[in-house]
Amino acid sequence: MVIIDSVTKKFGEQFVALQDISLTIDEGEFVAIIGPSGCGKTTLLRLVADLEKPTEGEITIEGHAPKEARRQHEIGLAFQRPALIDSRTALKNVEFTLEVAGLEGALDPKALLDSFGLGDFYNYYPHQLSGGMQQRVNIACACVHNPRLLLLDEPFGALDEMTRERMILWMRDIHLANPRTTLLITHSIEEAVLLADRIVVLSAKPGRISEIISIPRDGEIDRTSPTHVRHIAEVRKALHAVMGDE
Ligand SMILES: Nc1ncnc2c1ncn2[C@@H]1O[C@H](COP(=O)(O)OP(=O)(O)OP(=O)(O)O)[C@@H](O)[C@H]1O
Repeated sequence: MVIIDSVTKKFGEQFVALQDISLTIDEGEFVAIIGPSGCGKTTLLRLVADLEKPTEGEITIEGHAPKEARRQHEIGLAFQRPALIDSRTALKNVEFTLEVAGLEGALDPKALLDSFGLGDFYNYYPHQLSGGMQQRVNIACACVHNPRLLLLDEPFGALDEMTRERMILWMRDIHLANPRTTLLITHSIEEAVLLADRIVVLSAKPGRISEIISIPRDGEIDRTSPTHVRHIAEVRKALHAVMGDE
């Protein structure tokens, strides 16, 4: 469980990037954060990841401060741009992540790559992999130490539309197979609706929680179903509202 309790983040004396954010993410829950550019989405993720410190308020991950959670390998982090080493194969990249964490031998990178549909690509170098495959290896690097919390900052943002669609469905299957607590930053309404149990809509300047929309999971994905279309419309409306369009 992640508890974000009354968190405010200022940059300098004047600029309030996030104001009074309170959010609890349950064990195994998938939460997406969406909002206008500059509303503080990445800052929020960086606070949870211990890459920034809150100015006020507190964050705990499984009862630990982010720094301690990181030390205990409870956090996995993946950004839009895969952070892969070009001179290492897919497998060596994942193994290297374990090495850096001091966990080599403790977990099985091959089994993880297999479960990510990359069993035939262990020995491929990043440049030999498609963009979607590179991002899957990147997310494998984020997951290989079996963190309790996965933080994803626009992981599919740089992919073409068809690859992105496939990756969303892949991510959904991965999450259903192993429901890890996940916080996803995205600009895509559909990505949020297809993946998240709850969607947090942030307003900008300062970033505040404007609305939280629950998306009940009912099994099959059908983009033409009235329920799906209604959820898309609901999130779009919430976004327009924070952008001052209505
Ligand atoms: N280290 C920093 N120093 C000063 N200002 C910062 C810093 N990091 C972020 N900001 C500012 O805080 C605000 C929120 O930035 P952040 O990157 O979190 O927004 P975002 O919602 O993720 O944006 P985008 O959707 O465009 O990626 C922005 O105005 C940004 O310029």
